[in-house]
Amino acid sequence: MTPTDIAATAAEQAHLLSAALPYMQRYENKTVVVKYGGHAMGDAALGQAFARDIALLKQSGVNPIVVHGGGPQIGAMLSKMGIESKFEGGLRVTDRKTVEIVEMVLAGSINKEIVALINAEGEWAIGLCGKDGNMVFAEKAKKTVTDPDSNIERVLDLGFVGEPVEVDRTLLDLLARSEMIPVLAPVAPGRDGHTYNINADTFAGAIAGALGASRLLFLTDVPGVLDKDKKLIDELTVAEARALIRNGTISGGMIPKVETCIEAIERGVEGVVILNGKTPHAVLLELFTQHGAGTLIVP
Ligand SMILES: Nc1ncnc2c1ncn2[C@@H]1O[C@H](COP(=O)(O)OP(=O)(O)O)[C@@H](O)[C@H]1O
Ligand SMILES: CC(=O)N[C@@H](CCC(=O)OP(=O)(O)O)C(=O)O
Repeated sequence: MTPTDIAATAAEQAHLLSAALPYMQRYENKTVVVKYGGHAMGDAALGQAFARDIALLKQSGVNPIVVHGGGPQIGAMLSKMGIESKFEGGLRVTDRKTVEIVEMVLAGSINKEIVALINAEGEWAIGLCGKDGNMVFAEKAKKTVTDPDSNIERVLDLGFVGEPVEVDRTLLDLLARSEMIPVLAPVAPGRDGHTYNINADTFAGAIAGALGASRLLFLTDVPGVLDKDKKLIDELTVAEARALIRNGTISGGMIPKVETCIEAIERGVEGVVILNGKTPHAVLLELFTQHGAGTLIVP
């Protein structure tokens, strides 16, 4: 690079920084929960871009908390072991053997992979699940689904699928005051002694709600909530979102995601966004530029 090139690059960087500064100040000392979905975990370059964003948030004085999923990765491990994946209402039917594999994949390999990626960016990530520091306790999920054609409601028995019922923020508060970035796997114990598999969206919502987060971002593999014609919906009210679930426009894994958005807003989280994690640096683009992406859910 010639001195002129270096000067031009520096000028460009300074310009970018000054544009981002007001946004950075907005989130200083604020908690931002980022849910990193299994489908958003793409190739190595995308993973590195995600880790860089999280590191940059911490360096900018934000308190980032990562909650990750890993549905496709659990599915791959189950199929290696000859176990078929079965979902009801977007949630994995989880028997005793499955919950063992879920814990192994989520709190084991995926959690440590994300921790290593963030650490490689010069930060201090720490991988935890609901069991660590008594952070989250779960109860067996009590889910019902309504058939859109007949309107008949049915109770689901999903086995060891849990819903977070208690969140103790002691450990997360301690980490917020430290150099550490928490990376959380959605597995938690029950007071009944069982281990529960919790949908990562639900887990992220419970954490964001308990901490009164400023932002809750869901990184997935679609641009946001899509309408019947597969067009992106920029903004969705809680009532509109409920109607889209009822009429079947929102289905599968998007159901727990949108339900979590609704609950998080009702618990006082200021902004909830569903966006495409396959866009490199989606987190920074959403938080530090005026080009908000994805679907913003509003009250
Ligand atoms: N209305 C909708 N808009 C967008 N995606 C939808 C919609 N209904 C169902 N989906 C499905 O939800 C998926 C996202 O949920 P999920 O697979 O659980 O993602 P993640 O692993 O990121 O949590 C999308 O890939 C899409 O197939
Ligand atoms: C109960 C339930 O469905 N748990 C999920 C947990 C992982 C998850 O939610 O991962 P994604 O965010 O990648 O979908 C599962 O077993 O797949």
